[in-house]
Amino acid sequence: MSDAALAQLYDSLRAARQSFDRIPVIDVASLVDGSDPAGVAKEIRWALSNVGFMYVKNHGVAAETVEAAFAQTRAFFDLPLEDKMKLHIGNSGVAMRGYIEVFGENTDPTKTKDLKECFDLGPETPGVDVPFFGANQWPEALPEFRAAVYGYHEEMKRLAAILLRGIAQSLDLAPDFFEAKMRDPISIQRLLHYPPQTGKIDESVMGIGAHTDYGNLTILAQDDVGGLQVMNRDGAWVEGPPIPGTFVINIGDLVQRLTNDVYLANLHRVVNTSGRERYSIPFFIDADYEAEFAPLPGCVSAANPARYEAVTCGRHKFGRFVDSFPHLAAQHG
Ligand SMILES: O=C(O)CCC(=O)C(=O)O
Ligand SMILES: [Fe+2]
Repeated sequence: MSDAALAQLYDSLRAARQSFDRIPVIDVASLVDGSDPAGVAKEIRWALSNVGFMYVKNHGVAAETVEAAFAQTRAFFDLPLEDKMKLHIGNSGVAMRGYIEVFGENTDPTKTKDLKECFDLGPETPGVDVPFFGANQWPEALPEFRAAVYGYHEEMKRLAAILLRGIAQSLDLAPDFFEAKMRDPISIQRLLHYPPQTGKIDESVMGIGAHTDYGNLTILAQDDVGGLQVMNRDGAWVEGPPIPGTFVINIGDLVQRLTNDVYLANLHRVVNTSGRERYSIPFFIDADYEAEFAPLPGCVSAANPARYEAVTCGRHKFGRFVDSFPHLAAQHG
């Protein structure tokens, strides 16, 4: 497509934006097996320009891989607090790997304290002192943790590469548009535990406060408890209930910037009023630290001038982390 034709397509996607009352479910089998990537790309285009979120099914990740990661996630958060605190993220400098206690990271820091505990890991790059790279911290008490959780991270990287090809195609870009920015990409494998909340619930404390994700793409596995909510165009919170065998996919700020708001990094939050412990496993994948994200020429037109300056992936993302983590704000704020 020519730039002019692309600009027309993108302007029409913006103009046709609809509100939504559910998150679409997309069968990605023919993107995964390569039989009809264009058909899947079309569905992705609707989802990401209107909702910013989609479930994917028939994604090719084995149920056992997901179950093994959940089993280790539960076992980890069941460890005594003292043992978890020995692996605190504060030990790892700018690599930002390890445990974060309840209220230790707040995604909407001006409003909400997050009633969640986390464990973060990422690519094993010991000795590298660039934000988001370095060594992981592993719990000694759980001999199977590392293989299950790191294996899950590797599997998510594989799925993310497939989904990013589909997203590139949905924007009529070369299928390897994102891959070209991902020689050594930032990725974070997070494990989450949300204790249930009782009594009156307001924005001062909830599982995770309203936020957009910071990078390119998030692949979320959730257990059967529920509590994820996504904001629609009318400002109402729409539930993202658990659907067995699916992942919830959403895009982050960098793709919204890249597309000059054609695709949306939507606000979402978690409120766990189920009375049960909730566990979820989000995987975040971005691009190389120095990869630049500026609005695509095709996404800028007379009707829609550029809304964003160019940013590099790593600096944008690190800035958002400094805002959310008290231990980083003290050193880098
Ligand atoms: O746990 C969830 O369902 C969502 C988590 C989330 O939004 C995040 O970690 O960015
Ligand atoms: Fe999120």
